[in-house]
Amino acid sequence: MTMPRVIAVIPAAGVGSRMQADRPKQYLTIAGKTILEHTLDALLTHPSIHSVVLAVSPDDIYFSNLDIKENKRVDVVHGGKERADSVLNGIMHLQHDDWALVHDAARPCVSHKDITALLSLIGDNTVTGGILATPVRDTMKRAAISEDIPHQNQLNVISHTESRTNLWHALTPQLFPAQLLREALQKGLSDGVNITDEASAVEYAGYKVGMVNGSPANIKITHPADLPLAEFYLQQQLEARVACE
Ligand SMILES: Nc1ccn([C@@H]2O[C@H](COP(=O)(O)OP(=O)(O)OP(=O)(O)O)[C@@H](O)[C@H]2O)c(=O)n1
Ligand SMILES: C[C@](O)(CO)[C@H](O)COP(=O)(O)O
Repeated sequence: MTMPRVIAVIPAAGVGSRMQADRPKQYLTIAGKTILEHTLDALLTHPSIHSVVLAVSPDDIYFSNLDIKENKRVDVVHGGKERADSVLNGIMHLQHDDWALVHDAARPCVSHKDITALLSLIGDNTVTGGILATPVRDTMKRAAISEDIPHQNQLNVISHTESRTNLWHALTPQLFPAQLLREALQKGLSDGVNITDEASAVEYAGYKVGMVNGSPANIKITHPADLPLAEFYLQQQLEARVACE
């Protein structure tokens, strides 16, 4: 089977409100580089990734300061109101037969091992693409009070304990045929479905989506407490790479 082109689509147009920093979190520096540069490096150095389409905010004033803006394998598009809009804008730049590997800019710790494992789904006819995911490890509680973003130190009351059997955290990258994902996102968005990841759109479109067990170190940097943890994982990866040289 000839391998199709795999284009990484990176949504990087968020404001990072939960990080409460002086700039969008993808432009915070850890382990010597911005989070975005770490993420782009991880994808651009993977041998099976052809190029990157990067979605940045129309108001972005930070990307132009990065050397990576000169990289000919990085195409820049404008992001949209929600993450799904940014991803859709990015996919518009892919060719019909491409596969889209969608990966959050806020996940710099992704490993080549996990990317390679996910890419193996391209030849798997039992599913239509798939995602990296990691099994839930904590007991999961449903709060009685519905709160989108729980405030710290607020007292919530437990409604009940959710079963964690077959419960996974969806990670990224998420890998799908570009045309199929484009149509699934357009349908989900136009039907008003809450699309928080690519798989939710592809599931809504009726396809069977694979889940590949990925490293829990592939964290999404969201809150300030995530920064030292991500830095630790990145330093670990660097030391492992140096040891192999
Ligand atoms: N309109 C948006 C919103 C988010 N993202 C990107 O989607 C990824 C995951 O989103 P999230 O972690 O929620 O980032 P933010 O939306 O920036 O964070 P917050 O929700 O705290 O504002 C991030 O790389 C973010 O830059 C995007 O490209 N376009
Ligand atoms: C795509 C994702 O990272 C999978 O867990 C997650 O849904 C992104 O959510 P966010 O609220 O946009 O960070």
